[in-house]
Amino acid sequence: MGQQRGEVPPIRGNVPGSYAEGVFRDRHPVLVRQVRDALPYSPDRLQALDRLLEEAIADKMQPLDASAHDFRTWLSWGRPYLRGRWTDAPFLWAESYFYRRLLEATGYFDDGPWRGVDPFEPFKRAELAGSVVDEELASLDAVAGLPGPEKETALLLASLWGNRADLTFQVMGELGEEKSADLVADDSALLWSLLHDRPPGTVCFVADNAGRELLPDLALIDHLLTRRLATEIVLHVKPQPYFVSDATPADVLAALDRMTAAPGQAGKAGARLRQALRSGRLTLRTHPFACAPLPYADMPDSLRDEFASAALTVTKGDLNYRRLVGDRMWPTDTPFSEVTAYFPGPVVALRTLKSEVLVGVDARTSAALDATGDAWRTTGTRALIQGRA
Ligand SMILES: O=P(O)(O)OC[C@@]1(O)O[C@H](CO)[C@@H](O)[C@@H]1O
Repeated sequence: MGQQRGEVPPIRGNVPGSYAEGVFRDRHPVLVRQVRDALPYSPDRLQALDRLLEEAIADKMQPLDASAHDFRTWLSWGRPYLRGRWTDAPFLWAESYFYRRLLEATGYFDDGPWRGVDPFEPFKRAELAGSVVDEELASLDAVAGLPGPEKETALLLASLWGNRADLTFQVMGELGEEKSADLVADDSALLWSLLHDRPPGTVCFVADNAGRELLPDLALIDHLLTRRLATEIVLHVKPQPYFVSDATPADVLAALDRMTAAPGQAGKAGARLRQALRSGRLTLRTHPFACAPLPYADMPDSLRDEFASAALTVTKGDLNYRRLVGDRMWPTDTPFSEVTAYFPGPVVALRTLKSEVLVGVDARTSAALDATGDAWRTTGTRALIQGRA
């Protein structure tokens, strides 16, 4: 057995020059200002957002208000970190707490006019309405005409690279247009073998972002259902707004509306998916643990049982990858199977690299990529498909 989880330190933002440091120092203040400006919040909400902005800039965390419904839960999760520096807490924990505090500042859980108002909805709506989406949906017409294996590759890569459409990145204008087609790891053969070479069962699809990532995810899901590669698909989305663009049930409905209204194959796929929701072949799931500041290794039995009963679990995106492998300073050649040995069923991660954690890549490959001088681990220009049967 390799290094135990406890021996490998968690990634924190208190390493000068680290990606995590930049998230707290640069990204979060920008994000609070963008949220503040995106909706006509009342003076009390604006003052709360300004206080959060001051906290972010001062790198000093405050606890949730004692009246918060989940005050004790967050106290149990974060007693050692609260009132400390954002950058001294584990990156995964602190970033998740930041988004919980952002919802507190906007009044998302409070009685009053802002209850349930997604602070990121203006960003999500703008992305979904964009003409780029028209083009991406139209591309399904070409995909539909491809031979089986090529079609599956096209659908899988569209879902994988859809993860680059991440509003936390676009906030900083960090996404370039040109994307490398190189994967640093490619277990796609394992994914298709798990789907084609075994009797169909339930597939848990743990979604990430709404909009331009969710649309290709839904196209892939439609394919799995249409080809009967899954008897049922459980689409896990977030119970509340999270990490700017993480998908909620409302975002799934908005994406389905966008698909169904489109001409050609996209419209047909949208109609099939709506019918699949009605028939129960496609189910939305919003487990509370989806927004917990913890790795999946700490998941509750209720979620563990769901993944254990699935023929395959697919996780999308960088944050889910961090939670799946543990957001730690792993040597990159740490085997994916080793750090996911706790996971109770076959699992495949589809991820564009947008933070520093990485496993399952041999030292020579990562050294060669480091030698390029590119920030290949954190700019979304590289991706991976990593799985374990
Ligand atoms: O899970 P996603 O959407 O692929 O990526 C989310 C994410 O990359 O955005 C943060 C930066 O704000 C990262 O720390 C985090 O992992």
